Amino acid sequence: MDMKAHTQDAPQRAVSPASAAAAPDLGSLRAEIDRIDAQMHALLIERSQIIDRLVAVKRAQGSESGSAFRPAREASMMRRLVDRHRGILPLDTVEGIWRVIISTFTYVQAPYAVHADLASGEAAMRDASRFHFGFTVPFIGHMGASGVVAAVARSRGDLGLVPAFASPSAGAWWTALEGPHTPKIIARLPFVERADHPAGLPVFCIAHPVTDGAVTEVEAWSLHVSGWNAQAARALAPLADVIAVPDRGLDGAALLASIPVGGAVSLDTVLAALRESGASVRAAALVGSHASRYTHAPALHAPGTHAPTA
Ligand SMILES: C=C(O[C@@H]1C=C(C(=O)O)C=C[C@H]1O)C(=O)O
Repeated sequence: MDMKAHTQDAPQRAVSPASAAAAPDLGSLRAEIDRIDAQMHALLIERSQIIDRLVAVKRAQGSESGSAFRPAREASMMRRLVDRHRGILPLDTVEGIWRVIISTFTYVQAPYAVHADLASGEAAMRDASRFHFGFTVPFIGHMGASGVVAAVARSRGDLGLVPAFASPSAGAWWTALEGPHTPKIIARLPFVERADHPAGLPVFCIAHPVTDGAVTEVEAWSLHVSGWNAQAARALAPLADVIAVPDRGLDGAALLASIPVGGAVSLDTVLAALRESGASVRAAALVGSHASRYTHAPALHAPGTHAPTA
């Protein structure tokens, strides 16, 4: 290397002999990065050994069900991850890395596929599925939510993704979750919500009910309502997240109401509000539950970092 030319091109800066001696060169910084990468890889290998032991314990306890997905555990892991994140690596990246780690380790415990309803937009649904479940877990698209529910019902441990918003093409898909021996809503994704989430399509995750590790912070109720009207819709809006679609007969509606457990609003509050608005509820069935929605407020001072706590 021509040191003389290098010295001439370099910006003029006063460098004290002490700091020049302490400044690491690129080679040693890259050696640090290689050391950290090898450690991270070794830790992932160590993680897989723990998962092997966990599978053996679950087998011995008989606590394996169709799917190894444990929504309560995953929701709490994702919240803790987001809360402790620091530094210049964007939160989106950290969240995406851990979604792939967790969902792939779930897959190696018990293989499953993700069935997704593409009818309200393929790109966003594919992004959501790949972000939350990675590329190793097989992805199967369906044109309509009922195909997703049917595929999950037929499977041993597959997951289904259905839009968590009113979608004219989806219809009242949740009515297929009523009754025993049917799949149920077990999660709402993303686990960590924010306005600029890169794969933020709100989706319900459905599966055969998990026998352990279910989370019941928010209950999802399927309501069959007659006399559905604008006043009833307005009365419910401040009380609960509701998806409503017309149901058999012009004045009927099928509702999917998400009601936080132990909060100010109960199912009875919702039913009373419907009655007061001139609507009547013909049937109510619990069709699943999920973790409370958790919103991350982005820090204002730098992307991917958190405001320091006082
Ligand atoms: C490891 C488990 O199984 C699954 C995989 C997880 C993981 O890799 O961290 C977490 C929750 C489960 O969805 C578990 O049940 O704890």
